Amino acid sequence: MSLNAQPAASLFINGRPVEGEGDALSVRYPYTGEEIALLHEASLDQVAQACQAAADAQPAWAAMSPVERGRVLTRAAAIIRERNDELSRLETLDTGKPIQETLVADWESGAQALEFFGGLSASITGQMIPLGQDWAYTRREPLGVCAGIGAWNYPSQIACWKAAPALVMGNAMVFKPSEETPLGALKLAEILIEAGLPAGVFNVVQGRGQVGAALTTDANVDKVSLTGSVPTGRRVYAAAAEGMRHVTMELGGKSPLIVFDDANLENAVSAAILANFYSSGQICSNGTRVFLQEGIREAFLNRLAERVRNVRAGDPLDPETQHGPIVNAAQADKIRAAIEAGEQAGARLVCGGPGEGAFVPPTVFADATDDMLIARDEIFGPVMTTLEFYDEDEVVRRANGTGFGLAAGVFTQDLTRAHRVISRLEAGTCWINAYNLTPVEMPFGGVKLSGLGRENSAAAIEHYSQLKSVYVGMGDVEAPY
Ligand SMILES: NC(=O)c1ccc[n+]([C@@H]2O[C@H](COP(=O)([O-])OP(=O)(O)OC[C@H]3O[C@@H](n4cnc5c(N)ncnc54)[C@H](O)[C@@H]3O)[C@@H](O)[C@H]2O)c1
Repeated sequence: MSLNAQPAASLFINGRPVEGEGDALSVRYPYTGEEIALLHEASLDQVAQACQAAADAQPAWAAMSPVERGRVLTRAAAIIRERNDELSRLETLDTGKPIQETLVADWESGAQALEFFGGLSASITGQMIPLGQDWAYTRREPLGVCAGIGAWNYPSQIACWKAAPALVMGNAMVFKPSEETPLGALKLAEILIEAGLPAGVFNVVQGRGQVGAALTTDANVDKVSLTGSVPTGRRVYAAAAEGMRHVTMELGGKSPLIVFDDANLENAVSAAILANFYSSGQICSNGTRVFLQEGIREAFLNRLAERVRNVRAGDPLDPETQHGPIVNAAQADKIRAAIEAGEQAGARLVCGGPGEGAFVPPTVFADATDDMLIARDEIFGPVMTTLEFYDEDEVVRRANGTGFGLAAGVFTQDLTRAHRVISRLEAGTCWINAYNLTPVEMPFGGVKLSGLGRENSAAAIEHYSQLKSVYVGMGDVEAPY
């Protein structure tokens, strides 16, 4: 079967495909390393053109009624669902993630965001504030042009999660996917046009960090929403600050998953698997520090090792495959270096290891301590670090002992303990007796170094709009002289 995934052109500006005038960008299928498309980055002029197209198109889009804007998004969601098979295959080629994942978790999650915000559109209102004779009201207005910058692990989902709330509020967007996974965003641009979005409202530019940097500081850009690592987040936030631009930062994590002695063992093991090995571990909210209370520790590790042994790794396009390759060789090397550091520091390898080529198997460490690299750094691969604990105060303190604050999970049958512990954890997105579920209805995002702003749910609306207050005088104006 041909793996050719060459798009009509590398960029999408003002409603049509445009070839990039910058450096070449080779797109490879992570499983075989084969080139599936050859794109070109946007030149800096083309970044400016895309932002200008967005600025020109935005006022008319914002002037449409909310229900009309919502309808475009809802139609786009329906088109995505009709083409889910074809889009999911492309997502698998772009990312290397197993087709059994991309069929249910990537474009489908994007469609849900478009559906959710499309439906919400017409019910977003301001406030009326009585002031006696006078009164005031508020209007929720668009920011203008929003820049979206994506990571490579969920490229199409990220594009939809950013585009849906931005567009529904009457903003225009210029989106730059990760240079590793540039294909899905181009499909989204085509689908939005087909669904009735006016030309110029959603544009795609391609490129590496310097294209992202040019986008962040373009004079037409009013907001930057980044999904990426903490170091990139620091740079983008600082660059955006110069123009007082709004930001949403969805950054990395090293999240704790705490399993108390009374937890349901099988469910806790299932959650730890979902929290570490789905998408070959390339998920920002992963619970990679699994704190096991001493009484459940041994049983948990035995059962986990037993279940992980059954994983089916292989060709991501095979529907039976559960574990795919790492996105590229550099990332696989980085993960292997972390595994080696874990072994050298004296942690016990329960299962897995460095693997070969593009594959790193699900890997579990035990007997780790908080100061080890495997317990401190985001590895962004299938590496779970388990740590033993004794009591609640201790585990809360240790779980919070990190600069990150994206997510956290607690497994216990004790209702009051579950809520008490969650309330003390420094994390933006938490789960009790579950992990890594991110429904569109629930706000998603981090605290501390993991970022600011929220995606999904009505909360995202606040991050893609600004409030105008209007005081209405109903009587005579009294001046002192
Ligand atoms: N919190 C979340 O929602 C979430 C989701 C997915 C991934 N992530 C995080 O993303 C990281 C992995 O993704 P990655 O390796 O693609 O991240 P990255 O930080 O290397 O790159 C992210 C994006 O930023 C761009 N970029 C790089 N330098 C830039 C600059 N100076 N100005 C503007 N843009 C720039 C890149 O081209 C890419 O599109 C992990 O840390 C992961 O935790 C977070």
